[in-house]
Amino acid sequence: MIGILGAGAFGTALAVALAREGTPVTLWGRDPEAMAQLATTRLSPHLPGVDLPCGIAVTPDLAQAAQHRTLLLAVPMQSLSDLLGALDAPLDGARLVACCKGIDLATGTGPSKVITRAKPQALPAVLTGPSFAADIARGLPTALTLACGDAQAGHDLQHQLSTRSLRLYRTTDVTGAELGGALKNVIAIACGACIGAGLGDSARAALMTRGFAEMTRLAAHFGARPETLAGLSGLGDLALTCTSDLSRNYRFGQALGQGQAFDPRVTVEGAATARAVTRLAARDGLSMPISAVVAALAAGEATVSEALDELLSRPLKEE
Ligand SMILES: NC(=O)c1ccc[n+]([C@@H]2O[C@H](COP(=O)([O-])OP(=O)(O)OC[C@H]3O[C@@H](n4cnc5c(N)ncnc54)[C@H](O)[C@@H]3O)[C@@H](O)[C@H]2O)c1
Ligand SMILES: O=P(O)(O)OC[C@H](O)CO
Repeated sequence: MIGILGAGAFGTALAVALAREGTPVTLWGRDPEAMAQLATTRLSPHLPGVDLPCGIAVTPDLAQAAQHRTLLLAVPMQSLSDLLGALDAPLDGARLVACCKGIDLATGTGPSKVITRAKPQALPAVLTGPSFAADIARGLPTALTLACGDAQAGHDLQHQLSTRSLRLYRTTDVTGAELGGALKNVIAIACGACIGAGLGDSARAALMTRGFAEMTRLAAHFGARPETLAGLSGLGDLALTCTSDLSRNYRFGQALGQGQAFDPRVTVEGAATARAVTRLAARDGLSMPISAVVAALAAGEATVSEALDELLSRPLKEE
């Protein structure tokens, strides 16, 4: 059995995919009223038109959901630390699979280090890669990366969490997998702003390519393997998120480019991650110009026109 902590779009979609193939799941959400409604209607507001299979037990009781040995943590990155803090049990030996994409602003680290700090006796892993919750819930084919520093546990998790339509590839490069997933959101905001402001597809291709160079540079600095960045969790997710209107990061960027407001309740991981990246880059002397302008744009400290000037006025250099 698997416990999924976080009943938003992604946690619910993963629960649907696993339960549909016969894996029993306990799905926890923090809002008792919403969980009661979900248990009754078997319909989630996050996944219109998708019925929850009967193999999903819905609960607002965190301790009950956390009894399982494998727990998927499907809350936004900046909430991960709070969620772990709310878990009373030490979770010795439990496999804690972070499903969030980002860098924790408070510590400047990715989800696996946040997990290790909060629950040192648990085994951290990361599930990431190109996937929209709506696609997973509909059973459309999806390929993801399962990263775990312990090769045997990673192998076990890969088999436990794969389904016929959800195909997991495994790696032991946790740093590479989580940085790929975190940084692609930042570049997606830049691409959304580019398209929103009418700067064109050529400019977007340039942002994706130079963005990928930034992603690879930062990841290599932290010891990631280049091939991880070139895989599903990096290039794969970058391609999806920078080109699809289904992406919230991309749509947030589009709104910035069009000078329109964006619903602050929508999860947009790239905004906080851009700030975290900019701090890390300043601390370690790394050049991350696209991330820097995205951080300024998202914070309302620069206009798209100023961001464009900033990028285009940089000295000419070798590729
Ligand atoms: N939606 C997708 O298509 C998708 C795909 C892949 C990865 N992800 C990643 O999954 C993570 C979650 O995204 P989502 O789409 O499910 O977001 P969401 O906004 O749909 O849901 C987030 C859920 O987390 C809950 N939550 C927030 N703070 C919490 C806290 N402190 N304690 C407990 N619960 C808390 C919210 O109540 C909500 O139910 C993100 O990091 C996102 O990048 C999402
Ligand atoms: O909607 P987004 O921008 O959070 O993207 C969702 C997934 O991360 C895409 O892989």
